[in-house]
Amino acid sequence: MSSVISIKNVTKIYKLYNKSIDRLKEVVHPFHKQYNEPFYALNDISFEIEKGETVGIIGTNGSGKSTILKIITGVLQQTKGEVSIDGTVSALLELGAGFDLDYTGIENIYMNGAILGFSPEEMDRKKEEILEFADIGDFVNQPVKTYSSGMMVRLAFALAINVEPEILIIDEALAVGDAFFQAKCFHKLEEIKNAGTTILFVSHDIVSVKKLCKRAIWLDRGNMREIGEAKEVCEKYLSMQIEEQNREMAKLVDGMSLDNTVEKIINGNQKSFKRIQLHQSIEVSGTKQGEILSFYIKNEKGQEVMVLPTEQSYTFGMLVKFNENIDNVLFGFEMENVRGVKLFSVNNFLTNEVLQNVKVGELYEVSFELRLPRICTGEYLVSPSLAAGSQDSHVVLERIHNYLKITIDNDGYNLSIIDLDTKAAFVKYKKDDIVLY
Ligand SMILES: Nc1ncnc2c1ncn2[C@@H]1O[C@H](COP(=O)(O)OP(=O)(O)OP(=O)(O)O)[C@@H](O)[C@H]1O
Repeated sequence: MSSVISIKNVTKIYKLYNKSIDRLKEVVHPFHKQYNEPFYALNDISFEIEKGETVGIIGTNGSGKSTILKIITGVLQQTKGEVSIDGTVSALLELGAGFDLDYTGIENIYMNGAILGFSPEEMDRKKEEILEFADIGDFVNQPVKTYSSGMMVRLAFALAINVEPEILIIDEALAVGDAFFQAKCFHKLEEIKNAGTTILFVSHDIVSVKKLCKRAIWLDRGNMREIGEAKEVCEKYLSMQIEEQNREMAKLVDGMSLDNTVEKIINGNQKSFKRIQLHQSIEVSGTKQGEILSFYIKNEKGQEVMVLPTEQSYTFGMLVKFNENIDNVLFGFEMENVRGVKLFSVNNFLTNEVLQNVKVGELYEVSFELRLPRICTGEYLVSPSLAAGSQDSHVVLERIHNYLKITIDNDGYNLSIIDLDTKAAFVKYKKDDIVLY
C-alpha cells in the first residue's frame, strides 16, 4: 500500500508575547534577543496514512487537531518537519472557510470548483448534485453572509463531497448541522469511504470516530499520545477522561472535613460510602424529608465504574437517610442521554419491593441489579431520586437531576438508541405466488 499523507516530525510553534510591544522589541533588538514564550501547538508528530484509509483524530480542546489538519491542507505552515500529500484534497475546515461571504452560494460553488481545477462546464454538471444534497432552496442565490451556520455547513459539505476528492478532510463540521442532515452526511461518508476515498476526520464525537474510522490518532497537548486501531484508541481515550474525572472527584473528597463524611453518620458501621458530590450545575429538588447521601454504580466485580460496557450486570445503589417518618418509600433512578431522551427508569415499586414505615434518623442502602442492554455508545446522565407514596401519587423527598455522567460502551456499530436482538428471515416468491391488494 502506498501512503497518501506522510507527516514526518512536524512541529508547530506559536510565539506568545506577554505584551504587544515585546514583538516590536524582538524585531529591532541588535542581538536578536527573544521576548517570546514558545508554545508547541504540535510537537514532533509523525504518521502515515495509506490510500483508502479512514482515520480519526481525537483529543481534548486545544490538543492540536485543527492545527494538524490546517498544516495538511496548506492553510498553515509548520515550524519544522515534512508534510507530503499525494492526491487531490477537499477539506471542510472552520465554518465559512473556503467561502467568499459576499458571493452567492452558486458563485462560491463555481469559485471552489475552479480552485480544485474544474472547468465551469464540469461544475455545471456537478452543480445539480451539490444543490440537491445541500437542500437550502433559493438561498443559493443569496450572498453566503446571509446564511445560518446550518446552511453554511450544508453547502460546504455538499461541495466538499461532490468534487470527487482523493483525500477528504473534515474538521468537526458536522456537529453544526441538524440531526437529519448529520445522518445524511454520515451515510454519504460511508459511501465515499467504501468507494476508496481516503478520509481524515476530526471529531469530539467518539461514537462517530469508532463507527467511521479504521484507525485513530489521539493528540494530547500537541503530542501524539496514541495511534492505532480506532476502537482501541477511543477506548483508551474514554478511560483517560473518566480517570481524570475521578481524580477531580477524589481531590474534592480529600478536601472535605471528616465531620461531613457518611462514615461518621453511620457511626460504628464498618461500611463506607462515597458522599454525593454536588456542584452548581446539578439541580436538587424535593422536600428534604429524606436525603440521598451516596450513589454508586458497581460492576460484577464490585468495582465502582463510570464506563459501562453493555450486556454486563451492574448494581446501581444509594445510601439514604430519613429526616422524618415515612410510610411508603420509593427509591429509584433514571437514565437519559445528553439530549434529554429518557432511556429507562427503575424504582422499587416497579419491582414490587415496597419499603414501609421508616423512622426518622434511619439509614438504608438500596441497590438495583440490572443487565445493561445494548444501547448506543456515548455519554448518559443518571438521576437518583427518593420519594414517598405510590407510583401514581408521590411526593419527591429528594431528586438529584443529572447527578452522574457515565459513558456507555457498546461494541456494536449501530447508532440507534437501542440495539435489538433480531433475526432476519427470507422467503422467495414467484410473481404469480403473491397477490398485492
Ligand atoms: N494563532 C495562534 N496563536 C497562538 N496559539 C494558537 C494559535 N492558534 C492556535 N493556537 C493554540 O494551539 C493549540 C492547538 O489548537 P487547535 O485549534 O489545533 O486545537 P484543537 O485540538 O483543534 O481544539 P478544539 O477541539 O478546541 O477545536 C491551542 O492551545 C490553541 O490555543
